[in-house]
Amino acid sequence: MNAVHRASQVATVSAAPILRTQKLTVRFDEFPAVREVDLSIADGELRVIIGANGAGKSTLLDLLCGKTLPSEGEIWLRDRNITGIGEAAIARSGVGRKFQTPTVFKDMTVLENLQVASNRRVRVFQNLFDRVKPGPSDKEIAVAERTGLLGSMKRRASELSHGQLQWLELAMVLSQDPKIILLDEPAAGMTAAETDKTAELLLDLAGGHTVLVIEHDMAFVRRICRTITVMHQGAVLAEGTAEEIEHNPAVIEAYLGSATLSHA
Ligand SMILES: Nc1ncnc2c1ncn2[C@@H]1O[C@H](COP(=O)(O)OP(=O)(O)OP(=O)(O)O)[C@@H](O)[C@H]1O
Repeated sequence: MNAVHRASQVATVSAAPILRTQKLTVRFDEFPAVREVDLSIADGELRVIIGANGAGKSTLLDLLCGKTLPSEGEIWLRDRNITGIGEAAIARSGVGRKFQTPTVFKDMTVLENLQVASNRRVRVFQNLFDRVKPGPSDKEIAVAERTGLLGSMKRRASELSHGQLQWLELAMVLSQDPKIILLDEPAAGMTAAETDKTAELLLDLAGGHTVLVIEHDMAFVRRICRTITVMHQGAVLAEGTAEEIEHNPAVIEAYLGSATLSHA
């Protein structure tokens, strides 16, 4: 089944929002990078956020994962107000973030990286100096299988392709059992084949997880999601299907001169 078919068949999305923001705002020296954003993401949804450079997309994800504190507004995870509780507490609440640049340990194997991510860190560091190293747990095998890395468990991260490195980082996020996964341009710099696999992977994750993705590539966006949120100058400009967004006059106006939407 191809990704397009599967995008229209993600039926496990429930109506209740798992993540909500109310008038979420952050100012840097009076400059509003994110302005009064009201977001409502359903449990199991795969939502994509698009917008021109500087629209506030990354800053919004920084706010959601607690890396940046809001100046105003609130963030709710189901019925819990998580505004200002801190990055570690938000991560413990089930929000996982993958950045655009992978932060894997290049000298470690895929398995060792997964073990570091899944809180077997102390044992792993200890075992790096021992002859006998721990084998993969069932969970590590499952995560590696899901991300296409099962055959590469013993390879050093430095030997992986760009796409595999991105999947390894995603696998490391998955090892922490997040309810919500925040992804910054997951297919950036990938080959066409790697991009296809990433689209399949995100569609596979949605439903079981809630996935929020920043993406520039509209062809990729069309394949993976039903609802797109468009940001412009820190605020939400529009929300809707790819078709609705591409015909929205305000969106067309905001993108005028930008190749991103029209040429994708
Ligand atoms: N720590 C900061 N201090 C001051 N200004 C910031 C800071 N972080 C972001 N900004 C500004 O906020 C605005 C939004 O930036 P942000 O990185 O969120 O945009 P973006 O939509 O993710 O853009 P891109 O697609 O280029 O990554 C930009 O004008 C940026 O310069």
